[in-house]
Amino acid sequence: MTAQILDGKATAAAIKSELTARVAALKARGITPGLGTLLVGDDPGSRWYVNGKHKDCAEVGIASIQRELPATASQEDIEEVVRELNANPQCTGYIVQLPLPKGIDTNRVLELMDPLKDADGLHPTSLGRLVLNEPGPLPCTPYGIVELLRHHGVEINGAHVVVLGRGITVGRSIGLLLTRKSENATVTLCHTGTRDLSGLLRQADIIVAAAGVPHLVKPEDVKPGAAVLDVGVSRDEAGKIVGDVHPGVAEVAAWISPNPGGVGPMTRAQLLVNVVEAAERTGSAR
Ligand SMILES: Nc1nc2c(c(=O)[nH]1)N[C@@H](CN(C=O)c1ccc(C(=O)N[C@@H](CCC(=O)O)C(=O)O)cc1)CN2
Repeated sequence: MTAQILDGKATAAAIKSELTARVAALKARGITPGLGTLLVGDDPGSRWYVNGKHKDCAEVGIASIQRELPATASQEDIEEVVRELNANPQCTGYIVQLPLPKGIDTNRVLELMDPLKDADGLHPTSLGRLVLNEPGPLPCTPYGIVELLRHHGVEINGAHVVVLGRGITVGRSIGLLLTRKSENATVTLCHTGTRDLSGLLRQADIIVAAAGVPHLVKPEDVKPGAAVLDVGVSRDEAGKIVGDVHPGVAEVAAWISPNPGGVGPMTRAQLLVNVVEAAERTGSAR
């Protein structure tokens, strides 16, 4: 292995340590940030992610509000909890864990959320603010990727970033972040309809692989010296994570994010950043 590691665990720990001081400062002003979560169904992965979010909150001093519904919950059941969280003064920001069960209109649920309490940056208002370059919560995984690269001194300015996947939590929004003047990258978004994927990947200074296809990015697809971020979470028969990036890529790339231990912990840390920033914005408006 020749690539250097983009260490998400250590970077997330540094972010959390800084947030602990900011939460203490908010509390001294009488503001207690509180993260709400809504988990629908019994997917073990989603439950693990939600539990992790509350563990992180406890670590930095953010209060937790946990709501759960069975997999059989109706659209109306879910919307009722969303309305409750919108009205709950203890909940300063919240997330609806995705994906929601089949048959649920996810967009309608996201649209019903109070945009001032959107901790995930996935509300249409938050995404619109990102397009308009106005302050607001940023989608956690894209935000985490940018911070992970910055933390390790990987040049984003002027880089050609090739993104694999057009899902709501990563692919569709990361280009909006990376093409802001402050990041100044050029972004190519690839998906299952893209022709000559290998040719495009070989042009990339930075690859963000979020397609959910095991080992899709092979060593021969990567330009020597590139940075490669693996967001894919598939599982083998033993339940072990298999990312979108072939292990051999570590011999070609200059930087690689481990999986686990790369982008995942950064997603969690940036959620906390969104919660704290929202509480700080509310506090300064008082
Ligand atoms: N409402 C949301 N739903 C989902 C999001 C999101 O940002 N908002 N992203 C993913 C899941 N996710 C957070 O919710 C998430 C994924 C992975 C990790 C993580 O830390 N992973 C570990 C490995 C864990 C394992 O072994 O399974 C790692 O990479 O080290 C945290 C959060 C979809 N849904």
